Amino acid sequence: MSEALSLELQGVRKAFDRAEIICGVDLQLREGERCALIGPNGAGKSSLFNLVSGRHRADAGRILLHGEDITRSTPQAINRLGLARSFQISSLFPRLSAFENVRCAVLWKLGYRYAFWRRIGRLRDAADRAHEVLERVGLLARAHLPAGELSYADQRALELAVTIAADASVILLDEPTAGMNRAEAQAMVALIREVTHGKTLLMVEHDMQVVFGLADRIAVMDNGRVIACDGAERIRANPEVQRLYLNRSIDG
Ligand SMILES: Nc1ncnc2c1ncn2[C@@H]1O[C@H](COP(=O)(O)OP(=O)(O)OP(=O)(O)O)[C@@H](O)[C@H]1O
Repeated sequence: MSEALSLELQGVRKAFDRAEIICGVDLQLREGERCALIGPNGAGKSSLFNLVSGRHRADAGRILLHGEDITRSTPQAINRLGLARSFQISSLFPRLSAFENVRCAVLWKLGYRYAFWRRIGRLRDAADRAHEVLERVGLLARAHLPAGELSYADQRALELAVTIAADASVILLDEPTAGMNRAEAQAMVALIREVTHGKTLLMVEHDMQVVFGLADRIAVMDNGRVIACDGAERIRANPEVQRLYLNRSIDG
C-alpha cells in the first residue's frame, strides 16, 4: 500500500435544520487501502458518503481527492476526478440489459451524450470494456438479460460492475452485502476484493464478518464523529467501541 493519500477529510461539518449531524470528521485513506465505515443507525455514515461524493456540500472543513480540493465540486466533477459511488439497485435501469447498464456507465465516463453514440469506433471500445467488466463480476453469461430479471445477488453484482466500469481509483460502496444470505455475502466479499485490488475502498457495512474480512482499517462513527479508526484488533480492543457495541458482537 502506498503512503500517498487518496482521500482526506479535514474537519468536515454538516448541519441539517441547525442540527449538526457531521461534527468535525477527520479521515485519511491511503492509496490502495480498504476502509470500512461502521457505527449505529443515525451515526452519520450515509451523510458522510453524501458529502464525499458531492451530493451534499459541507458547511466547514475540506475534502481532498488525490490532493485536489473537491469540497465544493459537483458529483459529476468528483466522478470525473476518479471517485465512484455504488448506487442501490433502484438506480439500475431494469429494462436495459446488464450489458447496456454497464455500457452506460462506461460511456458516461467517456463523456458521451446520447447524441454522440453513433461514433462507432468509440462505441466498440465501450462495448469491449463493458464485456470485460461483466466477465470480472461473473455476469457475462447473463449480459443480455434485463437487469430487472436478474437474481437479487446478481443485481448487486451488476451494481458493483456499474460502479467499477469507469475504472475509478477511489470506490465508495454502500452496504454491498445488504439483504444477502451468508453464502452470497461471502461470494460478494471475494468479488469486491478481486475487483477493487489496488484501488482505494471506503465502504459502509453493517455485517461484521464482511467488515473484518475485507477492511484494512475500520472507522467507527458515533453521533457525527469518527471515534476510532484502526486495524481490526485495535478496534475490537477499543473500550469506546466496545461500549458502543455493548449489546451486539463486534466480532461478526
Ligand atoms: N437530508 C437530511 N435532512 C435532515 N436530517 C438528515 C438528512 N440526512 C440525514 N439526516 C439525519 O442525520 C443523521 C445521520 O443520518 P445518516 O443516514 O447519515 O446515518 P447512518 O449512520 O447512515 O444511519 P443508517 O445506518 O441507519 O443508514 C440522522 O439523525 C438523520 O435523521
